Amino acid sequence: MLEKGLGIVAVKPIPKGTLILSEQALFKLDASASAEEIKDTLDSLSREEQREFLALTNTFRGEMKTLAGIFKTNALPCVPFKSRKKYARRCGIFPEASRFNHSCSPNVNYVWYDKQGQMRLYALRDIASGEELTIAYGKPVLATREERWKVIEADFGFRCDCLMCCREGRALDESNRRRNELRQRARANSFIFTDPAGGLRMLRGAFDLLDREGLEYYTESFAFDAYQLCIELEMYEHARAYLQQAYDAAVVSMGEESEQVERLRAELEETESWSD
Ligand SMILES: C[S@@+](CC[C@H](N)C(=O)[O-])C[C@H]1O[C@@H](n2cnc3c(N)ncnc32)[C@H](O)[C@@H]1O
Repeated sequence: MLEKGLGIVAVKPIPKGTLILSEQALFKLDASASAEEIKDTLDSLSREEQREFLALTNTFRGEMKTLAGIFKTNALPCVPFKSRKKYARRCGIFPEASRFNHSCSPNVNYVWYDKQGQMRLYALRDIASGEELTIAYGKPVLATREERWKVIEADFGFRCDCLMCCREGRALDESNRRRNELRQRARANSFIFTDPAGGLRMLRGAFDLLDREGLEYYTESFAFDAYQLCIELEMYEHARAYLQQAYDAAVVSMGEESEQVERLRAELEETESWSD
């Protein structure tokens, strides 16, 4: 892990859905905060908190002032799920969560709990002892390795060296093909009014592709799309099953108390009144 600097490694097996970390931000600012704004904020913190911030890594050394470089390297979005307008660019610095490295097949998801003022991290799948714990900066990009490298370099200033990006030859070609397919299938819901049956067909094989690419992060949204397409097709029994799948995936990736799980739970309760 030397090239990536420090990182977090599991010291025991972690079952899928485990809450790994729950942490308050040292501070939160808009993603475009200037070095001066960061300095003013740091001045209002305790010595210990300042030390924690200054101990974090800086990928933009030489390109930016130190404080701005540390902020840009480590800031995580503190935006409630699906309410992206309010505080759309608000970011936080976290002594521990900011130490997680990026992967294009992350085994951990981070979710901002607004009411509690906490960043919570959940295991997306069973994780073995000794495995590195990784998140996706932004969200995993459904694209080939070359395309991902461009996006990650532009947005985060480094060349991704995750296990998925280290694939070569046939393994890389197959991964690129699966991700291209997933990118297309992620558009299935746009066919809801023109060709819902076609949209649903696109999603049927998608869950296997997600598993094979280590992209459990998307299970909830793909299953929710399938649910909506089934409703359009008046396939209510299937709709309910896909909604249950979306709910189960959201519990794993975002936790029981998350706003998204509450939304899906309310929707599931509503399906109970459907007459078959
Ligand atoms: C938020 S920090 C993560 C913790 C950091 N490794 C440390 O030592 O504190 C982000 C930085 O870690 C490195 N990094 C994270 N994920 C990486 C990856 N998949 N490939 C290469 N470098 C990575 C990059 O330098 C990136 O700017």
